[in-house]
Amino acid sequence: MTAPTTPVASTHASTAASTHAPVTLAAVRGHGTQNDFVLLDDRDGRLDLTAALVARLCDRRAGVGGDGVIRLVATRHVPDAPDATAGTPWFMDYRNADGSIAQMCGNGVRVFARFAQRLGLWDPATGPLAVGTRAGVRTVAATEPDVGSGPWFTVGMGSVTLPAGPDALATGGDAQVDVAGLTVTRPGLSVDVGNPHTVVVLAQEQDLEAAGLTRAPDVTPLPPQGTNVELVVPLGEQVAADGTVVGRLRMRVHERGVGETRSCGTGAVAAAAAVRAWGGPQAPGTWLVDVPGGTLRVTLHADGRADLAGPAVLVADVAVDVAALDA
Ligand SMILES: N[C@@H](CCC[C@H](N)C(=O)O)C(=O)O
Repeated sequence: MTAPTTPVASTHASTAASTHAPVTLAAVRGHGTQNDFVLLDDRDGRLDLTAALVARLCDRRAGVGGDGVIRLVATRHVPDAPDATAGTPWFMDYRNADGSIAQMCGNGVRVFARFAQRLGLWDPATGPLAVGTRAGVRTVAATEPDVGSGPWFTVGMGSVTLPAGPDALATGGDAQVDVAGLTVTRPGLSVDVGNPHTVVVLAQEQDLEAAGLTRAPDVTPLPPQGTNVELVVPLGEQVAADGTVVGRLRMRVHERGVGETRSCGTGAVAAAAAVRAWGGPQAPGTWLVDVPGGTLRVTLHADGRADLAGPAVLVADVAVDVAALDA
């Protein structure tokens, strides 16, 4: 990891109460299966993180570049933190690249844990890290050693809800989705993973490749808060080394507030839950989800909870010239 070459003003200097903007803002770049983030250490809650600042930080040509910003902040400094998170010291304040707030980020929360580890706020040897999010508390554990893409972390993602129920499964979904490049309108299934998703199953990989995700798919009816759209192709089942049957999916995603990204952790969970629901009781509980940026593993439990496993990597320290961003 590259050390900053210029003196870095801590985010602590960037107080809402301060009359002087900092010269620089210390940031870290990280990613989980190439879903990439700008991470900010604002543990004292002094940073005035406006939507405009988020959008400028995430700009890939004039900023640092990322699919979103993750602010690490003490939960007591987050006015809209859900009550359930009150007992968790650290909160992941997640923002999409357009500056909008999202409830949860499955890739981001692993990268958040790696960031907390690096800051000395979490030692994986002591047990899982409980992270406050706007979707509630999520737990992150370091579970697998480096197998080529860095160590893997497993997130307890909480409950996954298919609000549409069995009727929608029978008809293929509770929404209609039009995707550029695909000639036919497809059914989509709404899945709540703390944030909203609409999952569309495609029969063949050619359809996945033909889909145009430079603009958001048209979802009807569109949920009031918008939705993330996952296009998935089931690839069948395989037997893992321990003898268990594991399903495999290929997925592309258009994220609310961002556009097409190379991975989405909550989206992978939504996709696995939808495909399993369509597949019925015989469908596997564990799914490998191939995304353009790598592979994630989703485990669906009988009680409706899910676990998400994958890598989390920190790649750079950045001293952000805030005045230059504004320019
Ligand atoms: N990429 C994230 C999801 C980020 C939030 C999403 N765009 C939303 O608005 O809900 C993930 O890995 O889950």
